[in-house]
Amino acid sequence: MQETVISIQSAEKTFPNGVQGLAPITLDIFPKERISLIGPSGCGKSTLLKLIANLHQPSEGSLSWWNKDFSEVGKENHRLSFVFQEPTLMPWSTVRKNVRLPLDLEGIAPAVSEPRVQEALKVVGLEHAAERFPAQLSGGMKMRVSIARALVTRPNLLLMDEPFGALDELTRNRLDEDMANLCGKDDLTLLFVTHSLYEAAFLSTRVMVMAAHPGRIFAEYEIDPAIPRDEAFRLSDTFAMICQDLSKLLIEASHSSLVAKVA
Ligand SMILES: Nc1ncnc2c1ncn2[C@@H]1O[C@H](COP(=O)(O)OP(=O)(O)OP(=O)(O)O)[C@@H](O)[C@H]1O
Repeated sequence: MQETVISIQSAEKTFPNGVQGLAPITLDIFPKERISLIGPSGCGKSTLLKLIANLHQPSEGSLSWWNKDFSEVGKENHRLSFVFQEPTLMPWSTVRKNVRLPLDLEGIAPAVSEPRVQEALKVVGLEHAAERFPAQLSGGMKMRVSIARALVTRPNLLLMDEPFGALDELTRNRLDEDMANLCGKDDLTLLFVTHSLYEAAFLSTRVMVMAAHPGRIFAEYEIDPAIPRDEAFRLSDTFAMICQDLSKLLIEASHSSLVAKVA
C-alpha cells in the first residue's frame, strides 16, 4: 500500500447549528504533492483544511495521517504545520524570537533551536532582519516570518489558509516561487487554500476545485510536477492554458453552487 500523507474517507462536516459545511469527501494526498483548494466563498475550503489539521472533527467518516490516527502527528517525519491568513506575530518579540516560539514551547534548548531558527530565516531570506520587531517589517516580510515559524519545526505537511491574500501581486508571485522551490527541495507536502486561480496554477501539482451548497469537491485538475515553477512558466502558453482551464472549472463550480442553492 502506498503511503498517503492524508487519507480522507467519506468525511463530512455538519456544524452544531445544522449548517452542512462539507458533504462527504474522499481524498488521498501523497508525499510531495502541492495541492490547492479553490472555489466560491462558502464551499468549505477552510473547513476541509481544519479537518486535516484536526481543528475540526468530522461529523461522519474518518481521516488518517500517514496511514495512522492523529496521535502519529508530530513524530519523526510526520510533522504538520499551519500558516494562517494573518501572520499573527508577537509585536514585543524580535523576528528571531517569533520564529523560535514553537521550539521554545517544545522546551528545546537554545543551543539546538538557534541553528534551526537561522536555517528557517535563511530559507525565507530574512537572516538580515532577525533582530527587527514586527512593526519594522513590510506585509510580505511579516508573512515570511510566519512561514519561517512554520518551517522551523521541519514539517512534512504544510497547511496554508490563503496565506498571501493580503499581499500585492509581485510580492505574492515572489513568495509563490519561493514556496515552489522549497517544496521541490525538501520532503514537503503542501496543501493550501487560495482565492487566486493564478496562484493555484503556478504552485500546484493538483488543484481541487470545490463547489458550495453543500461544500464538495467539484473537479480535480493535475499539473505536471516536472514543470519548473519560475518566471518562464508564468509567461508561457502552458500557464495561460492551465489558467483558462481552471477558470472554466471555477465558473462551472459556481454555477453548480447556485443551482444547488436554488434547488
Ligand atoms: N463554525 C461554524 N459554524 C457554523 N457554520 C460554519 C462554521 N464554519 C464554517 N461554517 C459554514 O460552513 C460553510 C463552509 O465554510 P468555509 O469557511 O469552510 O468556506 P470557505 O470556502 O473557506 O469560504 P471563504 O472562501 O469565504 O473563506 C459556510 O456555509 C460557512 O458559513
